[in-house]
Amino acid sequence: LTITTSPASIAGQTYDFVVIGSGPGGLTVASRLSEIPSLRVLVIEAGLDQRNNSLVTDPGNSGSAFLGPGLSKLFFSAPQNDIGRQLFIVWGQTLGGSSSINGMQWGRGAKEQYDAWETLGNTGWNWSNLSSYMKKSERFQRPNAQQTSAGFTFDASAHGFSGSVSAGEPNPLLGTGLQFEYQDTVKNATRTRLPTRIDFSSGSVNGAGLFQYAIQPSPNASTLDNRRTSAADAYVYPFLTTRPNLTILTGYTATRMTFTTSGNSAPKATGVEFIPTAGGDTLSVKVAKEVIVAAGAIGSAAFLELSGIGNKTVLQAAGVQTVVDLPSVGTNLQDQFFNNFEFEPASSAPYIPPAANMPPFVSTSFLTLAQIVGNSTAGSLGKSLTGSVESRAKDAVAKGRFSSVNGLKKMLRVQADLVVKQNVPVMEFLGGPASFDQIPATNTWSVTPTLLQPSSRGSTHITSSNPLDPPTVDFNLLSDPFDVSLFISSMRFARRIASTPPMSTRITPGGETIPSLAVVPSNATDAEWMDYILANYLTAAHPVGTIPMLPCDMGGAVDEKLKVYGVQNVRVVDASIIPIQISAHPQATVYGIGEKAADLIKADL
Ligand SMILES: Cc1cc2nc3c(=O)[nH]c(=O)nc-3n(C[C@H](O)[C@H](O)[C@H](O)COP(=O)(O)OP(=O)(O)OC[C@H]3O[C@@H](n4cnc5c(N)ncnc54)[C@H](O)[C@@H]3O)c2cc1C
Repeated sequence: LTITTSPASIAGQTYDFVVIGSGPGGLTVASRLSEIPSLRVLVIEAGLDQRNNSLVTDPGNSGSAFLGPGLSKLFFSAPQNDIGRQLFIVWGQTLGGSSSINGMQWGRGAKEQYDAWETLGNTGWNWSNLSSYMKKSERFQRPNAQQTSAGFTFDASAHGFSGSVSAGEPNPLLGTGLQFEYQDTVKNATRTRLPTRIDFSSGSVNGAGLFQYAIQPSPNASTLDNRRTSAADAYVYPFLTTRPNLTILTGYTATRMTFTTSGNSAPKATGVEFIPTAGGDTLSVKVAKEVIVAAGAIGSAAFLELSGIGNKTVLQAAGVQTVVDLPSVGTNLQDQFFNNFEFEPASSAPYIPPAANMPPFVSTSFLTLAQIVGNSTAGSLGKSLTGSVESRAKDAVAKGRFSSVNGLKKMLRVQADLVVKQNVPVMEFLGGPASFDQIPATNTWSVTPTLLQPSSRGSTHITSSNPLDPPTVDFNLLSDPFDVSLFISSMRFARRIASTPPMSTRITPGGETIPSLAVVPSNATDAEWMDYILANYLTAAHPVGTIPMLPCDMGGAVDEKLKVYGVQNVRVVDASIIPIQISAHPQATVYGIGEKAADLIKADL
């Protein structure tokens, strides 16, 4: 295996597979394809190999994404929500992609949500099948004696133990007593029989439990040598002295594919062009079999558009010649978003300072609509969610946020069923005796409501043919009335959590520091809450859906083999293909998509 910043021996060569981007999608599929010695595989990654950078390796730095130039790509969205606010857009621009800088949270969505992908027309994409691939990617670390005595439980049937991505809990596991208190608090606040200590990889995610992490636990608790597991740790570094057929070029940005067309057959990708990420001359390689686009949900849509695959009006405006008019590319964008509450600890509350090489001490909980708003409001909200599918679909398509009214109607109906009939969790309430974002580290208790499965749809498109110009990203979150009602109710519910025992006994009465009762009083109206939310919410940096896997006549951009419609030999293997958002942090799912894609490609060889 070669990892190099020098294109000298690469430019002009022919590779069977050229993979664009080295996140969980790209590296999983590249590594699995390179198991076949006769295949020559090239990965082109815009960022650099940062394997010795403690901002990557140290789990204590897992909130550092925003601090590290050279580690992440950072720019601003289009002005949002009619108030002109621009949101951060961030992804890991380094070997391993966002898995090298993310929060490391490890878990899967609700079973029913993956089954819904199949209901949408993607044969073979269901919980049973995809969870087997998610397990294949996983090397779950069984708890040691200290972790067991700290209360770490897990569902063995939910995990894989011999895969590539090491996952589990840090060693030692600290602060669990207070975290279990947080879980009990959420249970008390919902007034339901909410399960606690649940395993968020099990497909049954309604409940509260400890965060699990993509982590390599310290071999010896006294050294506190916990390390992040990135996609590079899992799928590249173990093969440094083997796999001569796998080459990774870092520091270069792929700018477009070139195609040939013969007769009536669909265009065929024959080459990939790339430039130094810092700017410079264009180089190219030839492609013998396929291009695999894995540049993340924003980067992959931009790369397809730069290559002439996308909505021809968008392409024309950007000065790019159309190869395939595929209008859904860059639409259907669904991120998750959150707002943070912080509380001053009571003087009697124990404080566990963040330790080096330790992720933050937080627990999480995933709640259904009824658990947050109560049965009767859930009934009326659910009714209007289901009843407004057609008008919402028409409105979003008219505004360019999807390409097919019928396709979006089906997606929104499926999403409404998941919320109303199947009771999948709609919100995450992360919290406990630490802030999720521990920089700067302070003694604080937090509750962070996060909307998991937006009904709102956004879009992302290139605006010029210059590959170094960032695309426009219009998240368009909180445009759907259901998302607005749900999020406002969830902000009120976060306060309810904080005023419920046992957490209420751990914080100073009236000690809410963010947003604070002075800024949002306890009797705030919906409009007052909304003003605060719009000025303060942040995206979770979990974008999906921009190159949706759906039947073509429903507005899909890739088929169930992840092949881009209208061209012969281009697949997309990353978070872009997820048609509807899941109730989870996405990386474990993207690793599963990479594993499944590798098998689909091998079967086609
Ligand atoms: C700050 C942050 C925190 C997160 N926290 C969590 C978490 O705790 N748990 C979780 O499950 N998920 C988390 N995520 C999300 C998760 O990391 C992503 O969903 C996942 O990494 C997506 O994988 P991917 O392969 O689709 O894309 P990415 O991981 O984004 O990888 C895409 C790669 O492509 C490269 N690239 C882009 N364009 C080009 C180009 N033109 N040429 C060459 N290379 C290119 C990028 O540099 C990048 O390396 C977080 C993400 C961020 C940004």
